[in-house]
Amino acid sequence: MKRSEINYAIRSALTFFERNGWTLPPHPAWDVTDFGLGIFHRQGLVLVNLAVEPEYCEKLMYAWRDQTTPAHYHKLKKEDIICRAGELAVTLWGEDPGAIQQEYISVKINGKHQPVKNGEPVVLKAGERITISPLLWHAFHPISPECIIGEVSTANDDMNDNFFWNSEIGRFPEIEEDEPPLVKLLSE
Ligand SMILES: O=C[C@@H](O)[C@@H](O)[C@H](O)CO
Repeated sequence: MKRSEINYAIRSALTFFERNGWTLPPHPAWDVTDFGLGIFHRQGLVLVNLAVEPEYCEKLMYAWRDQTTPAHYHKLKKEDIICRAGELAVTLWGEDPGAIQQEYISVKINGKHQPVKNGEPVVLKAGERITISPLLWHAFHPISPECIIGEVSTANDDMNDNFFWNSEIGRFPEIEEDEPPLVKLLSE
């Protein structure tokens, strides 16, 4: 992806974070990705790693309407995905998204187990959260113009613990330098 797209996404995230009262720590750890697909507005995500410890991790994320984080699962990480501002559609699959077998799966939403239609989006409003256990396939995209998404999890390992359904995906972007960087990303 182009450096100008990364800079624009970071500026947009900063403005929306500020408008919603989210103050970033000094020297934020930015992670902006198009998942290696080169269609950032369709498939992409802006992340800030707020806390990264061997036992736990907290992230703050930002995306535009319909900008999707594609279907993936983690073998080790358990995470809560939290809608912090805007509205977020989260789709869950109990098994390979290309070979759905069961109609409903049981998922914890706002701390309570609920039946959820396998492969169909659940809409989270600001303040709501969904708990994603290891091996549960998930994808998400905002349905509001902009969205702040929180993540609180067990240990995070983006190099080795993201398994995407689309085998063409790479977790970190290739960057084309078409303007000076606003910040250094954590993948650099
Ligand atoms: O579901 C999203 C999260 O697990 C992110 O933290 C991850 O980096 C996406 O690849």
